[in-house]
Amino acid sequence: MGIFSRLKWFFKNQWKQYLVGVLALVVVAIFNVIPPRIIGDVVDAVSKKNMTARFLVISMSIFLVTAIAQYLLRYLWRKMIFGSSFVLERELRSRLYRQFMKMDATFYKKWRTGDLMAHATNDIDAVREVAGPGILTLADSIITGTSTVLAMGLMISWKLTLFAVLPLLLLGIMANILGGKVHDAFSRSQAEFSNINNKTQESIVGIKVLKALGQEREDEEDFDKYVADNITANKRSYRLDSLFDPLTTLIMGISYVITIIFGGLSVLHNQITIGQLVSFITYMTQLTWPMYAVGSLFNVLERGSASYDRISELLGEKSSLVHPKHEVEEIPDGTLDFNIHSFHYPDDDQATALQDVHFQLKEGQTLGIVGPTGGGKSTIISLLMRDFDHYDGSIKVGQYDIRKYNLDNYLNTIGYVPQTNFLFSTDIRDNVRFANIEASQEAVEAASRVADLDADIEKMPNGYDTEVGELGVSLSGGQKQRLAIARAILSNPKLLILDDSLSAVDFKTERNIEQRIAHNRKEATTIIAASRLSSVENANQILVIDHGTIIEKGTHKELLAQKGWYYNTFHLQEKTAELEGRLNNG
Ligand SMILES: Nc1ncnc2c1ncn2[C@@H]1O[C@H](COP(=O)(O)OP(=O)(O)OP(=O)(O)O)[C@@H](O)[C@H]1O
Repeated sequence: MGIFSRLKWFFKNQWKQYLVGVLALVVVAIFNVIPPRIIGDVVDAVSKKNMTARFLVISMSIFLVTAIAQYLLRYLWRKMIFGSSFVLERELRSRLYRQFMKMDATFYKKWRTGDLMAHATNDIDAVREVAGPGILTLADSIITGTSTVLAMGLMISWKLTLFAVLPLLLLGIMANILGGKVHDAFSRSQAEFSNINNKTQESIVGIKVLKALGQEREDEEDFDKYVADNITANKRSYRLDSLFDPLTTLIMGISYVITIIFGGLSVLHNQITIGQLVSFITYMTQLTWPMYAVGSLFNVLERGSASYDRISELLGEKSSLVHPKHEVEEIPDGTLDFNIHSFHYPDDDQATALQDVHFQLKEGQTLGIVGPTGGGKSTIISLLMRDFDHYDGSIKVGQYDIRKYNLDNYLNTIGYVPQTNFLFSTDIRDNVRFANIEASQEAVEAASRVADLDADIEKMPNGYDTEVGELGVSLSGGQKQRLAIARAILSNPKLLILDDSLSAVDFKTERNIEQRIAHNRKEATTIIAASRLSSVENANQILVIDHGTIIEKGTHKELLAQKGWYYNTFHLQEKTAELEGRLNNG
C-alpha cells in the first residue's frame, strides 16, 4: 500500500477525476445490492404462491433500470480512473525524458542504454497499472465488498454473514506474507529484463563486428543465458502469484460450504426464508470478484512499487554540472581563455587526465590540437563542451567562466562535430538543418558546400530528400563526417569544434573543407583536434598534447623548427601519404 502514499503528489493533482470515479463505483455497488434482493423476493413469491403479473413486471423493470444505470456508471468510472492513469504515464515519461536530457556524461557511463529503455517502458507501465487497475480494484473491492457484506448482514442475517466471511481473513494474512516476496521477485525479473535489453541493443549495434569475428554462436549462447535468467526470475514471480489465486478459490469454496450448511439449518429453523437464502448465495457470488481482485491487487501494487523504486532512483540522480543561481543569459562571443591546472575523470581519482593546459584564442582564430593517441585531445574538448564541470582552473568563453552561462545558451553557441557521428532517421535536408529546422534550402546547400558534400548529394537520385540513417541509404564514413560538419556550419556557431572529424576524408577533400571553413568563418573561432597533422597546418596556434599536458606549442612552422614530436610525426605522415599516393596511382 506504500506505493499509494508515494504517488500522493499525483493523486492530489487528479483528485477530482478519482473522486468522480470512486463515487460512480459507490453508486454501482449500491445498485449491485438490488438484483439479489429482487431474485430472493421473486423466489419467495413463487414458493408462497402469491406471485402476480404486476409484481413480476415491476421487479423486472427495476432489474432493467439498474442494469442500464450500472452500464453508464461503469463507463464513467473507467473514463475517470483509467484516463487519469494515462496522465500519470505521460507525466512519468516526460519526467524521465527531461532527466535523460539534462544528465551529464557520468550518468551515461553509469547507466546502460538497456536499463534506461526498460525504465522508460516496462517500469512506467507497471506504475500506470497502480493508478488505473490498482485504484479501481482497491476501491471496487472495498466498496463492493462492504456494501455486499452490509446487505447480507442487514437484510438477511448477521450471524450467517459472520460465518461466511470469516475464512476471507485468511486471504489478507496471505497477501501480507507474500507481498515482500513478490516485490523482490519482480525487482529481480525487471533487472533481468534490463540485461536482455542491453544485450539485444549491443548485439544489434555491433552485428557487423560480431559477424566479422565469427562470434554469432557465442553471442547466441550469451543471449540464451540472459533469457534463461530472465525466465527463472519470471517463473519465481509467477510461482508466488500462483500461490494466491487457487487460495482464493479454496476460501470461496469454504465460505459456500459454511453458507449452505448454516443457511440450510437457518431455513429449517425458520430463521430465514428460502428466498433469503437464495439472495444470500447470490450476494456471496458477488463477493467472488472482490476476493479475486485482492489477489490481483496485491500483485499490481507490489510490481508497481518495485518499478517506482527503479524510476525514482533514476529521477533522483543529480547531474554534476554546475547550475549557478544567477546564470549569465548573455550569449558568449568566440574568445577563449583556457586555464586548467588539473583535471581527473570523476571515476578515476588516481590518473590526472589534464595537467597545466593553458591557451588563449581570439575571435576568428583557429586552434589545432594534436598529439599521440590517448594524450588528452578529446578531454580538452569534453571540458569545453561542459561534459564535466569539476576541475582545478577555469575556462572562459567570451567574458565569463563557462560554468556561469545558462547551459543551453552556452551550448547553442558551439557547433560540435564528434568523432563518431549520429544521423537521424530522416532525409539529408533535415539532418543538416537539425539544429535549425526552419533553415531555408539555400542555407542547407551553402552549409553542404562548405562541408564539400554538395556534389555527393546532387548525385543521389533524391538529392536532399534522400532518407538516411536506420531507414534510409547508408552513407560512407566520409559522407557522414561531412554531413555532420554541414550540420554544425549551418548553425553558424561562435565556436566550431571538430573532434577528429576529418579522419575519413581524403587529403584533397580535407583541404577543400579547411579552406572553405576558413573563408566562411572569418569572425568565428575554430578548434580542430586531429590525428592527421595536415588537418591543422594552417591553424594560428597548434598544441601538442601528451599524457594530459602540452609538450609543444606554436604554429606549424614553429613546431617544425622545434624538431620534436610534431616534426617527427609530420615527416612520418608525409612519407606515408606519399607512399599511399604512389600505390593508388599504380
Ligand atoms: N570518460 C572517461 N573516464 C575515464 N577516463 C577517460 C575517459 N575518457 C578518456 N579517458 C582517459 O583519458 C585519457 C585521454 O583520453 P582522450 O580521449 O582525451 O585522448 P585523445 O588524445 O583524444 O585520444 P585519441 O587520439 O585516441 O582519440 C586516456 O588515458 C583515456 O583512457
